[in-house]
Amino acid sequence: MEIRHPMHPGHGKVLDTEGLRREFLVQNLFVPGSLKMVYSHIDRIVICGIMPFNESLELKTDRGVFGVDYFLERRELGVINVGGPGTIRIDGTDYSLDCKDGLYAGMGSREISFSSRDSADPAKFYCLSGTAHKRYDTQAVPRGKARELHLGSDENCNRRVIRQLIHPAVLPSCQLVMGYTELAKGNVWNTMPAHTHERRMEVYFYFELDPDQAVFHLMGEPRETRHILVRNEEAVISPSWSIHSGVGTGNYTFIWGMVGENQTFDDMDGASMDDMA
Ligand SMILES: O=C[C@H](O)[C@@H](O)CC(=O)C(=O)O
Ligand SMILES: [Zn+2]
Repeated sequence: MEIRHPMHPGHGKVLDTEGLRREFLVQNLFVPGSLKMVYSHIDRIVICGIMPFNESLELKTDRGVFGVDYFLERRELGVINVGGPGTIRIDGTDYSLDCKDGLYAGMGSREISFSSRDSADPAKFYCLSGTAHKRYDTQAVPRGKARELHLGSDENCNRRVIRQLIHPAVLPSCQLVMGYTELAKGNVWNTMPAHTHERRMEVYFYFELDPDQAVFHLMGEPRETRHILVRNEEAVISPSWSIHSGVGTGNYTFIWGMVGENQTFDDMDGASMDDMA
């Protein structure tokens, strides 16, 4: 498991390309037959990429790091499948997830394993986990159950649909709010006008991006913007002081997920063009 540390915004200003990528970019999440885990000390979020191949993969804890007997002893988990059809077995119950279906697993779930239905088209489970204080019911969140928001316009190249899968309007969770944003064909901008939210951190995971294309993900304090060039199936960690926005050289989809003080999706601190530099 890889561990990432928080950063003061003053330090963020002086990093070069390599430094920004080392601290904030998460690559190689999906390796056939592997479970990859990145533990960020920003709000203790865990980012996980699970790509089962011929055998199922179990989500285990690392006792030396987390100090508990099983991974969800004091945590909750959100999953969105970005690959072929797959199954998640939680304490003996199977949940089937097609591409872009989700699942919420509550605190106290003990045995969690992931498998692909067909190794010729393996599942890719993208997961976020935050700390939890209470058990809420484990449930599948098929794509159709998500709450939809329509934002942007073709004129501004940012017409997109936000699908909230783990959100208080859909199901209860302790901290985690998670879903994905699909850009309409020919649209390339996400989350512009940009925002921060002092009270929550956020992680973006880009997918459905052609391998020949890239997203210039924008980060930094609103008056100190930087970019990270992101390829398909890579994630960027966003501290609460950082904007998180991007423009692609082609169409893409991205999973966003937040943890922090509250679950009020709309209470962003907007950064207008006049606020940015
Ligand atoms: O705080 C909310 C998050 O940044 C995203 O949900 C925004 C987003 O998906 C978008 O504007 O496309
Ligand atoms: Zn945000």
